[in-house]
Amino acid sequence: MKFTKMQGAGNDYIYVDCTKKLLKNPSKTAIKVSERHFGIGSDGMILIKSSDKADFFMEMYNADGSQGKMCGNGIRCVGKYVYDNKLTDKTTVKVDTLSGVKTLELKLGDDGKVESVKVDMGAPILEAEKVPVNTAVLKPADGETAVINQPLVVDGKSYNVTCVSMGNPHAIVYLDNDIDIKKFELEKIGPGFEKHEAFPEQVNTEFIQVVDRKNLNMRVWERGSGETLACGTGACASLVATVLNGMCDDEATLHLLGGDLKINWDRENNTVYLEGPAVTICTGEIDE
Ligand SMILES: N[C@H](CCC[C@H](N)C(=O)O)C(=O)O
Repeated sequence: MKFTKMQGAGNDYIYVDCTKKLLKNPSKTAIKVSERHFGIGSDGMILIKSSDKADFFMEMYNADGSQGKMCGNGIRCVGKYVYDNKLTDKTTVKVDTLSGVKTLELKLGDDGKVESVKVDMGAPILEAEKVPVNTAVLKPADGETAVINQPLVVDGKSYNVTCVSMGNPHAIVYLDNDIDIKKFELEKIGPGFEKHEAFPEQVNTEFIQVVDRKNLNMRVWERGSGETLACGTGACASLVATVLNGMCDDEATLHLLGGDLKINWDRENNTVYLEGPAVTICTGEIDE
């Protein structure tokens, strides 16, 4: 199986062109290739497939073999892959996903290859039941339909969470500014959120520090992959959550361990834009 390893703000995936040939067992292959010591090493695997609804279809798997419905860093790299490998000559590319068709604007570097991509990520989903949240466990405030800054006990400690879907579920938690976010023991807290009974489909959890109204620091524990250096859908969900909590403007830069992502929530059209890098690391072959 030929593959290309790529990363978007340090969120790395193994990309496979499946426009001509499908994989036999993609979930099993995703686990194998994601292994950092016995495989290639990645946060998961992304298949690029043909589509009758858009230019391409993106099928995404986390490192544990579970299928994700949308991947913001991954879809930017899909845009780079299809252009740089001449599967398309368009610089506006539509990619279908399990969370609908997304439109990509490809931005070329001096070498004529894709350097960064702006993605129309669509509307945020706020209604608790659609995130989804188990409202018997974690309910919106009286009169609200969204979970905004509500208490949730995780491993015996209470956190205020805000829940947003960008086609996949996110819980956003705010850290005090006196905490060094880089030293925050995410590996001890993330799993408790990921598999919490409040989230029937599990959840991606973002920990946010508000620097000012245009800059947010973020770390993330992803459903199915653990800590990643960046999460595109998570950055979008975090911007939306922070606006809803009155703590940032509609456009801000999310600073992650793997790099920066620019997010804009166009309130008039109720659509979120994600802009960030897309980088090819290497190509190779591996037994499926
Ligand atoms: N772990 C996520 C999928 C990958 C999302 C993330 N890597 C991104 O860039 O959006 C999920 O299971 O919903």
